[in-house]
This record gives sequence, structure tokens and C-alpha cells, in this order.
Amino acid sequence: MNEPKHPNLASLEDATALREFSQDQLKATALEIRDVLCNLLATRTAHFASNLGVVELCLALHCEFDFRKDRLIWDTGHQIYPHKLVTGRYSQFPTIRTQGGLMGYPNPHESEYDLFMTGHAGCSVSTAVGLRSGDLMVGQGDRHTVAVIGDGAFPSGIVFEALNNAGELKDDLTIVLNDNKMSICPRVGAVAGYLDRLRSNPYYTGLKTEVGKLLEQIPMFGDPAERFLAQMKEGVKAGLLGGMLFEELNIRYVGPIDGHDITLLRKYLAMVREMKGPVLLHVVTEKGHGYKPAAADPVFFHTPPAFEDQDGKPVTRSSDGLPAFTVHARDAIGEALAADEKVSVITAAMCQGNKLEPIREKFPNQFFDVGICESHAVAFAAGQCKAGARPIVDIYSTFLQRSYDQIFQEVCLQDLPVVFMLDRAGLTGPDGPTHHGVYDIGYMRLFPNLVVMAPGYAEELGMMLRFALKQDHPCSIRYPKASAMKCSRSVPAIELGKSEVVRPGEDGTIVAFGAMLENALAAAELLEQELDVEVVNARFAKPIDAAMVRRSITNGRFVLTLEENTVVGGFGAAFLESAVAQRLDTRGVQVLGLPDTFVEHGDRNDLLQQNGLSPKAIAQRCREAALASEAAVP
Ligand SMILES: Cc1ncc(C[n+]2csc(CCOP(=O)(O)OP(=O)(O)O)c2C)c(N)n1
Ligand SMILES: CC(=O)[C@@H](O)[C@H](O)COP(=O)(O)O
Ligand SMILES: [Mg+2]
Repeated sequence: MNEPKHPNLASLEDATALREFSQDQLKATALEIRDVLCNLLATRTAHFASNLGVVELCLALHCEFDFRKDRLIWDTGHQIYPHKLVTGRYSQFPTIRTQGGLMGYPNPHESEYDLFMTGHAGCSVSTAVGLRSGDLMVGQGDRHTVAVIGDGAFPSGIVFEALNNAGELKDDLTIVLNDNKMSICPRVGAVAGYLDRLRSNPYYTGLKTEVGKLLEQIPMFGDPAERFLAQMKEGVKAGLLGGMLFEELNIRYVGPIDGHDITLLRKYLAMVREMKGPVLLHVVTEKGHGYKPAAADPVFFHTPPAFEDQDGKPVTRSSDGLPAFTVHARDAIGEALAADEKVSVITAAMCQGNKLEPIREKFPNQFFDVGICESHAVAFAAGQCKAGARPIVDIYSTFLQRSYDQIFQEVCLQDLPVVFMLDRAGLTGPDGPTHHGVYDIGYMRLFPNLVVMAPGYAEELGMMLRFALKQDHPCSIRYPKASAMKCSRSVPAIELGKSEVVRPGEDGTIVAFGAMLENALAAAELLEQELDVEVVNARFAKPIDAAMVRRSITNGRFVLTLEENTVVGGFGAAFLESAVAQRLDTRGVQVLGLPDTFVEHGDRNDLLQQNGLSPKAIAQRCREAALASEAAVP
């Protein structure tokens, strides 16, 4: 019989057997995990460098705790792959990030080892503090609780809210700070500077060797009381060497320690596990560890496209197709910054995803990366705006949810002309439900003063941004993670609350909001021999074009509204509200969009098709609607 390619991983039904592995076996398992990760990236895009960096930490954690009972939260969750591989999901791993397969994030439906389905950064410490509190309340205080949080996620405001609470509650809790000096981009901000100082503390080198040596002498098994005392001593000593920020908040600081030394990690984890009260263990890792190109360029290798390793060199397949909306947004932002030095752009740690790197280089005084702090980003923009600047807040739709109250209070209530660029507004594909940006039409159109727009094609994006920057009110522009079709005609100017008829037709109307225009036009083409369908590019969800609503409904034809957003409170809902306000007969109107359920991960086009938003599915709905409206004619 052939030896399995990854014998150690293949032997693990769950993580308990890891605890019996020898040091050599653990090292071999680490190699196997990295091999699995490299093989995966040969097939598809996935989170890579972050996962390579936590292999040893993951193994050490599972050796020192039993997370079927103890609690483990990986912050964000994009670095969960090694954890999945050692918790009984090795054989399913090739399915990861494909529809019906494993999620690329923690998923309680997959395993008892995953507690929360997450993908947004910063909440691990809060949920861990809550888990500990809940366990104590229900008499389960013998469970340990661990939160692992990266240095990029760590400066999120909510983390400090959690530390504030943890330091007061003083319940036992281990926070592992995984410091790899990177967010997706090089990390930013003063906390990053503080972590740098902790690492470059003259004591650090000494600590690494001296304490490392001392810890070597502490037996893994032996007299528990003696060992505990020795461990406490080291804990105190490590704590005294730095981390006063945490110590002052009643959080014991231990570290920094080498996060790629499994033996050392195990010893420290065993030590902090027994310490009383909240403890922060500062672990230093290398993002991309174990694959040289990834360690050398962790930004590219955060979520690289599929690549083949050819003699140590990653070779990606060339991609063709039209540039993405994000590229047009970046170009339009660059033009706006060049035209007026009062215009700024604010990103919340997504400089790379928003393709803003050239802007960061070219306009250092107008570019602001505030870190993974979306709420702050919006309030900060409000402040800039009040002072007379013209900020553009460039944030993914799903992450802007974090800023709901700042959009309400700091921006809309003050009626400040902040411009929101909502990238990834729509289905984001393999990232799945944590990342689909399918709620923003509802949450943006809710507040007075806010103008809500979406471009149907490439040229419109820049036009909408220029339009927004001339308004005296806040404006938002949403666009998906997709290539942008070009417009072959001359594009009419953007006018507040005015839609555009892109294709005239007699038998019925599709009113598309945003990039769904492409599928609406394709559906109309498919129907060409059967039905003459009008296609409208709505442009605005707020203020909606009331005249267009009236015109499309009143001639007795069918109307389909189309959006890449939940139908709850979205564009179709705005259309119906307008129709009802005008006392129109809405029986011939159908709202096409995403259902009121969480859409799983998968290829964007497959998901669109399964949710009735492909050109074929839209065409079929038109046929049915046309038959129904014919039948309704008296
Ligand atoms: C609220 C929120 N904003 C932005 C992101 C996008 N994001 C995912 S991972 C990441 C970097 C996280 O850095 P760190 O926590 O240090 O983890 P590392 O990748 O370095 O392991 C960012 C910005 C997110 N997931 N959630
Ligand atoms: C974990 C996370 O939130 C990001 O890494 C996200 O997956 C990036 O998405 P894009 O690949 O669309 O930029
Ligand atoms: Mg990091």
C-alpha cells in the first residue's frame, strides 16, 4: 500500500492525538501542513501567508489545550487553515473555498473546534472575554479560553473595549498576540510602533535566550507545584521586562517569544494557561514562514492568485478580461486627488485590496490608512470634512457595516459631504457570507441626506465620483468585485435622482441598479426574438427617479428590478416605496435580488446563477412576467 502523502495529518481524527506526538513528529506535521497549503495555492486563490505563519503556533496550542472543551477563537479567521487540518478536516481540505466545501473561515457547522463563524477582524478578545464570563456563570470554569489575534487586527477599537472589560473582570484568559509586523499591508499606527519597541527592547534578545534557557530547565511533566512556581516566576519576570501598557490595565504581559519554536511555544502556553487573570502572550512570527517568496512579499501572498512553484519561483497564470471596478475607482480617486489638494482618501487597512498603493506613493499627504478601524475611519472623515477637506472613504461594503453609527451620527446627522466608495458591494465569491457586501443599499439609503448611487459600467464610476465631490451632502457609490463593462455610446451626464434608459423596449422593463446592468442587457439580448425589453440604468437608489418608476409601471407592462443586494430594504424596496407613494399599481413589479438568507461561498457567477441573477434566469423571469401581464389584461 502507498504511504499517504501526509501521514501525520492523515492519522489525525481530531487534534487530541497531537498531544502525544514527539517533537520530531510535530516538526514533520508542520512540514506537511505547509505542503498542503502550497498544493492548495496551485489550484486556487486562498489566504496563504498568514496561514504559513501560524503553523507552529497552531500545533503548540492544540498540544497544550483540548479545544473540544477549552475555547479557541482565531481573530478574523483567515489564518484558520492549519487548525482545520489538525481538527479532522484534512481529507476535506481540498474542497476549501469551493461551493459546498469547507469555508475559508471558522465554521461551527463544520466542527466543534470552531466556535464562531467570522471573517471580520477584531472581535476575538470580546467573544473570548464573554465566553469566559459565560462559562463561569454556568459552572464550567474548568474550561480555558484563548484568543489569538494578529498585530493588524489588534489596534481595532473593539479590542481596547475588550481589554478594558477584561482588566476589570480579571477572569482567567489567554490572549495570544501574533505579531508578524504585517496587516495585509505593512501595519500602520502608533500601536504598531509600540509593538516594534517591545520587540526591539534591549531586553528582548536577552529574554529570548536567557528565559528560553531557564524554561528549558522546567520539566514538561514533574512536580506541578514546583513547576508552577517556576513558571510564575518567569511570567512575572517576562512581564516586568515590557508591556506596561497592558500591565497597567491588569493584563499580564508575557513575551515576546519566538512563534516558530514549537517547544518554546508549548512551554510558554503551559505557563500562561495556569496563570490567574487575563494574560497577553506576545508571540513573534513571520508572515509567509516556510515559503521564501511569501516571506519576502507577504502583501502579494496574503491572498495570491493560484500559482505554480517552479524551482522556488511562484508562477501565476495570466488573467485576461476587462479591468475591475476597483481599478476604475482607484483611477478616479487619483484624478480627484490630483485636481484638488483638499480631497483626501481614507482606507481602513485595505490599501492593497482597494488597489490604492500608487495613490499612497503619489499623494502621501492626501492618503490616510487608519488601520482596521472602520468606525474611526468614518468619524475621522467627518472631522476632516467639517474642517473643509473633501474626504473619500474607500471601504469594502461588508467592513463599512462596522461604521453604521458613525455614518448616522457623525456624517448624515451633520449633513457632511463625505463620499463613500463601497468596494466589494455584491457577492465576493469564495470568501462567502462574512464578506458578501449585500446589505449596504439598505443601510445607506436609510439615513436622511445620503445620496446612494451605483455605476452600471466603467465610465460612470469616475463621473459619479466627480458628481459626488460637487455635492453638499454625503454620497455613496457602490460597485462589486467584478470587471466593469465599457459603454459603447456617449454617456449622459449624472443628474441627481435621474436614471438612464440604456435600451428602449415595448414589452416590459428591467430596472437595474449598478453592475447588474450588464446581466440585464444580456438578458434583453437573449430575449431579442421573443420580447422587446427596455433596460434602465437606475443610477440612484436615493433619491430614486420617481418619474422613471411611474413611467415603467403605468403602461401596464411588467417591471423587474435587479440588484446584487438582499431584497430586504434594497433597491427594489425603494422602487416599490416610490410606486406606493405615487399610488401606482405594483402588481406587475417583481424584485430580483439576493434572498433573505446568508449566501454561502462559491464562484460569483455560480452564486448569481443559483440566485436567479444570471442573464438566463433574468430572461426566464421576463418571459414569465410577460405571460402574467398578458393574462392580466382584461
Ligand atoms: C473589519 C475588517 N476590516 C478589514 C478586514 C480585512 N483584513 C483581513 S485580514 C487583514 C489583516 C489582518 O492582519 P493581522 O491581524 O495582523 O493578521 P495577519 O494576516 O498578519 O496574520 C485585514 C485588513 C477584515 N477582515 N475585517
Ligand atoms: C481576510 C480578509 O478579510 C481579506 O483578506 C479578504 O479576504 C480580502 O478580500 P479580497 O481578496 O477581495 O481583497
Ligand atoms: Mg499581522
